Amino acid sequence: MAVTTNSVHMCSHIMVAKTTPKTPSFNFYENSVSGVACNGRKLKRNVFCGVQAMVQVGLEDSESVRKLRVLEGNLELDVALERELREKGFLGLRKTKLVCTVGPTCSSLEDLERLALGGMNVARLNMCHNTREWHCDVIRNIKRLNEEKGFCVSVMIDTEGSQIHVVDHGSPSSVKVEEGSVWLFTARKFDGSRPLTVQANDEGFSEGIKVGDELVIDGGMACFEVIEKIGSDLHCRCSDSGLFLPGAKFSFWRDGRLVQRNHELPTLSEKDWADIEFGISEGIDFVAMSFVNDADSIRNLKNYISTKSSRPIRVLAKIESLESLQKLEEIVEASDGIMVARGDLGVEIPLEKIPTVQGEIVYVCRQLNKPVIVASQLLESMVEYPTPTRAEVADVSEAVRQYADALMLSAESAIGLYGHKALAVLQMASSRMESWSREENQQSFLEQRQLGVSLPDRIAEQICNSAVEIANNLAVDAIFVFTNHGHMASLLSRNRPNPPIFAFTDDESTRMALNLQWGVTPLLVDLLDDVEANIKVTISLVKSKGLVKEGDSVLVVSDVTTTISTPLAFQSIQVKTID
Ligand SMILES: Nc1ncnc2c1ncn2[C@@H]1O[C@H](COP(=O)(O)OP(=O)(O)OP(=O)(O)O)[C@@H](O)[C@H]1O
Ligand SMILES: CC(=O)C(=O)O
Ligand SMILES: [K+]
Ligand SMILES: [Mg+2]
Repeated sequence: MAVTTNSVHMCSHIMVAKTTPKTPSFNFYENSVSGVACNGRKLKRNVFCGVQAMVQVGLEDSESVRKLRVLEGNLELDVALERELREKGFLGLRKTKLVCTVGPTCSSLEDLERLALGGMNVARLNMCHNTREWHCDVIRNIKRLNEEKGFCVSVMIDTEGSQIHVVDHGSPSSVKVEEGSVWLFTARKFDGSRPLTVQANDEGFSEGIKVGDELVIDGGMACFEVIEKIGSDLHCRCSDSGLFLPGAKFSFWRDGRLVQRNHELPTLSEKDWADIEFGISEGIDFVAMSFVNDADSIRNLKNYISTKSSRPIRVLAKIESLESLQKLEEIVEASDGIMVARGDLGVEIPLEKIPTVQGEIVYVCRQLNKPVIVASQLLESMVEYPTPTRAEVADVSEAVRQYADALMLSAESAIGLYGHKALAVLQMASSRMESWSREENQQSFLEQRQLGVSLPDRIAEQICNSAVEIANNLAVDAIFVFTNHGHMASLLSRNRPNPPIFAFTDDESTRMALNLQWGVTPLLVDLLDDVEANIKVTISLVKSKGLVKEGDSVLVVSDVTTTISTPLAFQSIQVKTID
């Protein structure tokens, strides 16, 4: 262990050096602790204190010095965010990300721009609906807004997937089901609507189903008892009256448990593969995979994408079946993120379990460092009305309090008339809950739930955990992170720090992927191999935009690895006061 002091900067360093098997030279783990007492208070102006943890593999050469060049003012910052930053300041920046499903009522360039200005971070296209041409136009409109108007909105396609549901015959939007009425459920095709008859989309829909089983529509819209089975046809008596909506989903229950069936439907149908192909060619950022039941399907898709697309596309697993819940950890581990698809999940698990299951999924995602979206019916009443119910606002706030990375609008934005208002409600409710949580954390600082050291890259994980603790204690204005693939940025986000995280990357797909991570503002810049130069350049760029001013302090974390000729991996933390 070596201890050095640096009188100019008034900071002390603790260094741990060890040799690596790769090279005869040193591996440094350097830690320095500030001598400045500023716990919980703002840093004093002109004080520089540094904590560095650095891993050095190999020898330094002049390459990084040669590459050091002056950058022009090419900082790409989302215009909506820039506006929010000017209005609310660093601490007021919303941390929870917002996903909007794009549908007929918000697909024009003007509507999309309005959503982007309203804080949409990711646009979701549900491939269940509409034509590929329609989706193509939407994607191109979003790319146009990004390129021409300076937004940073990522694109997600959501696969149709295969699930047993009622075939929609274009009949009225809902059909009433009276208690005691007897209905035929069949896979046989018929034209138009027939009274008391329901067509299922798959022949295997009644496989393994017995007389006496309960048939539940859409998680409780109506309930039936199976009274007769002839071939694959089921005769069912309505035991709890209700409604059939178009495309209703059904589930079978026996002795209070879901009857799980290994029907032959693949997770990705031929149409899904074609949609993914289309998405790759249009340069999408995320694929959300519907009805994932195991980690293999995620790994297959990721492998496929890596052979087909030169640009990484993140694969999100939608948790919407009992089976996916039973294999939650392996699915989370295999995926690049998760969507809690509460709509379909509510068909397979009792509704009263949804809040706790949601909490568990969010928790597991955070432990395993994967972004998580809470989706479906957040503000359902706003499909029709310009104001949400109080209960909906409470639901949104609970998801924010659980520290989900993102919230999602479905029909509210896709077919509702008040999509932009619904987005504003998410924006306001999440900002409010975030600041409340921050105050709550401040008061119970020491009791804060600690994240375990559990990830494979323990050095980076430790550095980020410490960095966030320092950032919160020093009440710095912002955290800057230099990152090639977003790893350190996501590890910082995982700690849900008080200050916003500005992630500087030179990789466009990393930038778009980070759009889904709590508290991260991703920025595209040319990164240099020289950490000090990156700090200097980005601070001056951000300063030139008037976003930081003299006396502000930023904590800087870096995981930028230098070129192969100089295999130098720096993972460092520094705190800088703007002068
Ligand atoms: N591109 C679109 N074109 C037409 N209608 C759409 C489109 N996208 C969504 N909708 C409408 O909005 C409603 C809600 O959309 P969403 O895609 O979230 O459905 P969902 O049933 O929650 O998702 P999933 O099918 O993945 O389970 C849909 O029922 C559909 O009526
Ligand atoms: C979003 C989605 O797929 C669901 O809630 O079912
Ligand atoms: K879908
Ligand atoms: Mg679904």
